[in-house]
Amino acid sequence: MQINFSKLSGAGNDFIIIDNRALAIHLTQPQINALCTRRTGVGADGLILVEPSLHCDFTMKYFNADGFPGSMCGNGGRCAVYFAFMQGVTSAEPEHFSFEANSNRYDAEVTNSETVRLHMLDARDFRYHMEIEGFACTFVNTGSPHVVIFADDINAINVAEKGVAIRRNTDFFPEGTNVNFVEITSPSSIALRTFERGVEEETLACGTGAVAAAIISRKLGKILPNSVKVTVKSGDMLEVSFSENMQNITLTGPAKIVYQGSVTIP
Ligand SMILES: N[C@H](CCC[C@H](N)C(=O)O)C(=O)O
Repeated sequence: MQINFSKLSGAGNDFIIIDNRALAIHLTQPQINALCTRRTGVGADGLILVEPSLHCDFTMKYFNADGFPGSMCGNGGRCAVYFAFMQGVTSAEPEHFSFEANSNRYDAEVTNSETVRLHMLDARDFRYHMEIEGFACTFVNTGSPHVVIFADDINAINVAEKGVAIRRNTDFFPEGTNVNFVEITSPSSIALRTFERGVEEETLACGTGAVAAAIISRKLGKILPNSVKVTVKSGDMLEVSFSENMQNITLTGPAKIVYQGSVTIP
C-alpha cells in the first residue's frame, strides 16, 4: 500500500500527517511505530490521521511515535490545522477550523503565514508538593498529563535520565506522564525542555507541556502577566495566553510543512 503524507514541524515537534478523509487508510501500531522511527523510517514524534467529523471541520487521530494513541497533542493539533488549511479542508470561516480529538472539540485559527493559534481545554487535576527523584514536582493535565519542575539552569539537567525516571514512576503516575523542566527567564518568559511519554525521549517542543509550564509558573507566582513566551528546545517560541482566572487558554506558534512524500507500507 502506498500512502501520501506530509511531514510538519510545530516548533520542532514533528509529525507525519495523512489525509484520511476517505477513511481508506488503516495503520497498525507496529506500522505507525516503524514510520515514526528515525533513520529506518520517515521519522517523527507522532503520526496524525485527518479524518471526517460530524460536528467539526475534521477529526484529528493522534498517535505517539510508539504507535499507540496519545492524549491531546497541542503542537500536533496546530500542525493538523495548518495541514487542513493547506489541503483545502472546508471550514465555516476562512482560516478558522474546528476539529475533534479524543472526543473533545478544539477551535483554531491560522493567524499568519505558518502560524496557528489553538484554543485549549481548561487545565485540570492540579497536584502540588510532590517530591520525586529529588525534584519538587507539580502536576497538571492540559489535555495530556504533565509534571512541571523548576530549575535554575535547565541545560544542566540530564533530561533523558531524570525524565524517564519520573515518567515511569507508576506510584505517582499509573498511566505515565510527560515531564517538563522549566527555567524562568524573565517576568513574562520561560525556557522549557520536555521528556515526552510515547516518544520516550526529549522532544524539541511540546505544546501541552508549554501550556502546563506557563499555567503552573503563573499559579505559583513565578511569572506575572497572562501571556507567557515559552522558548523550547528547538529555539522556537510558543506563546501561551489565558484569562485572569487561567481559562480561555490559547497556544500560538509556528507550524510548517517540511516536505511531502509517499511511502510504501509492506
Ligand atoms: N507533543 C504533544 C504532547 C503529546 C502527548 C503525548 N506525549 C502523550 O502523553 O500521550 C504536544 O505538543 O502537546
